[in-house]
Amino acid sequence: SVVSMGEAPAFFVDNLNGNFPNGLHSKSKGCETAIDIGDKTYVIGASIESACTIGIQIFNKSTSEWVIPVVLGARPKPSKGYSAIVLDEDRILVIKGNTTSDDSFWFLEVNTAFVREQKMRMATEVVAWSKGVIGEAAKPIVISGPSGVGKGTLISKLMEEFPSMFGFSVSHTTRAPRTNEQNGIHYHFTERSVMEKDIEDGKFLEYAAVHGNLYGTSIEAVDVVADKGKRCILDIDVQGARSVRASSLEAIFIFICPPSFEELEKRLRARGTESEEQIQKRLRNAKAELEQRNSPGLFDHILVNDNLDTCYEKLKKLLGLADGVKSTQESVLKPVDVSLEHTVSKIDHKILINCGAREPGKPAKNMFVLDLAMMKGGAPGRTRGLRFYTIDPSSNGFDAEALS
Ligand SMILES: Nc1ncnc2c1ncn2[C@@H]1O[C@H](COP(=O)(O)OP(=O)(O)OP(=O)(O)O)[C@@H](O)[C@H]1O
Ligand SMILES: Nc1nc2c(ncn2[C@@H]2O[C@H](COP(=O)(O)O)[C@@H](O)[C@H]2O)c(=O)[nH]1
Repeated sequence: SVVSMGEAPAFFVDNLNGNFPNGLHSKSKGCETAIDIGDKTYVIGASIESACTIGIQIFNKSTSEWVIPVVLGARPKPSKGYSAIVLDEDRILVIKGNTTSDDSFWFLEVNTAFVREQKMRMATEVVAWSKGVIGEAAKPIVISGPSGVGKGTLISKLMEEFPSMFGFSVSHTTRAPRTNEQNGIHYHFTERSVMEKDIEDGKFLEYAAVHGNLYGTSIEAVDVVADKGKRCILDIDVQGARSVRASSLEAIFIFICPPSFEELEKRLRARGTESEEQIQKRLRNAKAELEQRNSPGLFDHILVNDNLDTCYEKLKKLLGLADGVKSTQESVLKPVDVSLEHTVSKIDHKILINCGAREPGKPAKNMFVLDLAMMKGGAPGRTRGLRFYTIDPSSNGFDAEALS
């Protein structure tokens, strides 16, 4: 996104050498940072578990006890310096120094809804990491429809024609692999007990029992696609579509319909991947799925897959991929360096990061604003929607260069 010229507030620029009456002021303090929230002090960076992750210890001031919490989520690798700022009393923004902006912003959630739920479930102290990502991912596309209608075929065509634009959300399933299916590419083939535990641990965006097996979309499956700057495609059943609609993930929902029930049966049989018993089960379920295609507020579009090429063209059209459009990659963000020594100051939802003295005669590339106004998501997935731009203090705040 492009940030308008007026985005960098003159307020920051005027106060660069002064105090920040409305904000906290924190300096990166080496490899360990302590921060207070209520009667707890969170010590971040004391590596107690291993040298490859940032450790967390909590000192409870009211009981004078140290607690080592359960740490959930993808954890940042340690750095030589961090600074930390409390946001809304429920999470700590941890800025890693000595790294680039694509790995610098992390949120340690200490009292968000997700963490509170996990604390209750585990009856212990819990914190959760969520990686901060600059910019928003394009809305994922949910494709639903009865078994054998051609969802997979249409998705493969789209991914083949636009490989840099789309990425497939690899679901988990307890179903046995078909002969041509590869683990980690078509599905993550999983033991039921393992999948049930992961569901309980909050790792799934949605899951459902489909045709006698368990299927589900992990939060990670959607995040890894978005992290590559690609638009995620989910191939899930109608129950799953309903769950995603009720989740915080904004998506476009498309239902693929067969031209007739007889044609659906013909395709399912011609595919030759299911036993007669499975085919009968899938056809029974197809009736119920077809009935739900007009369920109010569920699907944004319904496409009939009669002739494959015609249906594919319609799909491309509704995704804004008119004929001749080549794979237009989202603008790729160039990461910038966040130095080891830096100071951070918070004013409302804006964090000013000052990475040290400007070199004479060179444009200022050392003073950044991290804008959290549009942030969304969070543990157990990423925190997205961060905006990041440089400001030039010598130009009265009217020179902001967007980095996101
Ligand atoms: N428009 C079409 N006309 C004729 N055959 C088609 C058409 N679209 C797909 N097929 C064929 O129908 C069969 C089922 O398609 P596909 O496997 O893509 O269905 P699906 O909706 O992904 O099924 P499932 O939900 O079981 O994974 C395949 O053999 C495919 O080649
Ligand atoms: N709710 C979910 N449904 C899913 C997921 N992954 C696939 N599916 C649906 O299951 C059926 C059967 O698939 P098959 O590969 O065994 O033929 C099909 O309708 C898929 O859309 C998922 O993660 N969640």
